[in-house]
Amino acid sequence: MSGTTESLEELERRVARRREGPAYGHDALIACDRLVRIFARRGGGDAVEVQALQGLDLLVREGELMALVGASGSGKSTLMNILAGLDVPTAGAAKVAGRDLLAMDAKARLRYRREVVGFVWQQTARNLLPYLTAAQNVDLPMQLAGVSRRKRAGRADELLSLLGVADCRDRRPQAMSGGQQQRVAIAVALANSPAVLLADEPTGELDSATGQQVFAAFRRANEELGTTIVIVTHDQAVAGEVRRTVAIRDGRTSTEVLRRTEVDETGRESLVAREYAMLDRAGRLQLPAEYTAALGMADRVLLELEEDHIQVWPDRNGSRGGNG
Ligand SMILES: Nc1ncnc2c1ncn2[C@@H]1O[C@H](COP(=O)(O)OP(=O)(O)OP(=O)(O)O)[C@@H](O)[C@H]1O
Repeated sequence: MSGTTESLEELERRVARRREGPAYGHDALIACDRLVRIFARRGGGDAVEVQALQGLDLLVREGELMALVGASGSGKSTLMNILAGLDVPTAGAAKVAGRDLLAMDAKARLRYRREVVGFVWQQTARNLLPYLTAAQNVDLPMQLAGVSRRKRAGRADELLSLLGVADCRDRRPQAMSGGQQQRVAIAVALANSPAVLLADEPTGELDSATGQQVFAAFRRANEELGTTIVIVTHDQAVAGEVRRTVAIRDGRTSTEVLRRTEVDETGRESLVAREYAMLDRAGRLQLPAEYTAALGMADRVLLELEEDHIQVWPDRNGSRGGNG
């Protein structure tokens, strides 16, 4: 048997093993697989394509509280709108709590928005109806979902007290502070016990102390109700307090910071943060620009496989030269 035949057989076996194995993100609550969103924008008579998402991969496990960060225009809001069921991707796959976001019809989409996801937007005025009190605002989504009056009243009170805004129960938004409005907005978003709570810059219009209180309310919802929460934020204080922060760059997930509590030999606890690069399923890795610049890496690099790591070297013989 020739070497070529052997390697073809091995290749076929590998493909078969992959086909039989679990699908990508099978155990994740949110699974985005090579997500693409292209907008057609008209500029001076010509249609220009904007690739807001360019093959984005993201997995979020049930019960996570995580943050998404990234420069303006990197695609964060586009991703959130897709996860919220308000926009449809151009290509790729996206599943949330078992729902396929590319295959839902209008009716399924409406139910998805009412029952599977809750959202909190940056603009406090966008989250609450101004002519309803806090309790009535929380009541409304449950009413639309057909929950009985008795259950609704209990749930609204329970959520408002959990989030520390029980005193706002009978107040309309204009009689509440910005921070109180956002906490009531979280209660509204949680009313129908969604699997996922999405928040796009929820502390963006607040001062830092008030922002902290609102973030504490998200944490409470995550810890007490087990709700999975994804927060888009520019707020360093928020991004630094979650266990996982994923950065989006040019429509793709680029790096990820994981934080965990470590206990030293004296028993003292400290939060340790480590930054990881994302490795996509094709094996592509994006090296941080400051690393490649520091070693003068460009065009190509030399790889060496070691027992437990891979070494990446500047191309010593390359035209841009230097030994790095
Ligand atoms: N409806 C749309 N039509 C055309 N282009 C759009 C549309 N929505 C977003 N874009 C473009 O897609 C890209 C990503 O935008 P997006 O709003 O997702 O970024 P972002 O990371 O949320 O930015 P910011 O932090 O400023 O909110 C940008 O280039 C934006 O101009």
